[in-house]
Amino acid sequence: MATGRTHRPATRSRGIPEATVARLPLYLRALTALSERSVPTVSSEELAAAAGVNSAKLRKDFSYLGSYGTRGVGYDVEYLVYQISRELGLTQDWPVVIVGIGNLGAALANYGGFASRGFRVAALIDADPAMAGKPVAGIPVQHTDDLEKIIEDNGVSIGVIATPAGAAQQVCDRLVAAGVTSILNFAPTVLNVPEGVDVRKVDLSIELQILAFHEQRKAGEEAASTDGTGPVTAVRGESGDKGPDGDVPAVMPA
Ligand SMILES: NC(=O)c1ccc[n+]([C@@H]2O[C@H](COP(=O)([O-])OP(=O)(O)OC[C@H]3O[C@@H](n4cnc5c(N)ncnc54)[C@H](O)[C@@H]3O)[C@@H](O)[C@H]2O)c1
Repeated sequence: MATGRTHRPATRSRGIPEATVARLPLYLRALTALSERSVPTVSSEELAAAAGVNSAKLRKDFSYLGSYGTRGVGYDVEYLVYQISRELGLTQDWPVVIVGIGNLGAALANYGGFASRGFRVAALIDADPAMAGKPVAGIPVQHTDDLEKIIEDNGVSIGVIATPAGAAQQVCDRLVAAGVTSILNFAPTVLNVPEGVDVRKVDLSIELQILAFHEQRKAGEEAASTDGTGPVTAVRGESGDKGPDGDVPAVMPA
């Protein structure tokens, strides 16, 4: 469900479709796990299963990277980790700011997974003067008055918004005016951004609503099968084909 706007074309500059880009982190996660177990090569079927993606789609995705694997051997795990990391821009350090250091912002600041993937939390910003100077995850919270200077001083291009919905657009406008060109929005609202700014939206409650829909359908099918009024049809699992755009993660284009 697209709930905001992104101004990127469906195909990126080097001819890699957005749906492929959205699957690259899934491959990378699976490959990193293999690399940690010192597995040297992997077949497309094994990797597809580990990433929860259809193997034909995986081979097509890797062809955009110029990676075709070796017949009978598969793909070189380390080289693919490097290739995908490079394609995603993860071979460089990305300073990130988090705005809104409440329950969610603090949890995000404390999450170690960003740093290990090249996203360094450069600053934490909140509008509450009582929070200024207080450390969260070892980083002192700074006041929103200094937002523009913080962005400039840290060369930040990625901002995370974890404020209440009512404040999110104004925070977004200030981030963009200060030079931020990519925003990860957790606030339940649609953000309007100018051309050239990417917004991704994460909404766990929408994911839960989709699961609730499937639960309701499963319960209906079970009732129909026990009273003999209808056939039992399979409910799509996590690794199933999710349509033309494919197996995309829970984060949505805004
Ligand atoms: N996307 C998801 O899955 C998901 C999950 C949980 C919460 N949320 C959303 O994340 C947001 C934060 O939730 P929370 O539970 O952490 O709320 P919270 O009330 O604990 O924290 C919000 C923080 O934002 C700060 N703030 C308010 N206005 C601000 C502004 N203009 N600039 C900077 N900081 C400002 C507040 O001082 C507070 O510290 C909410 O919009 C909530 O709906 C989203």
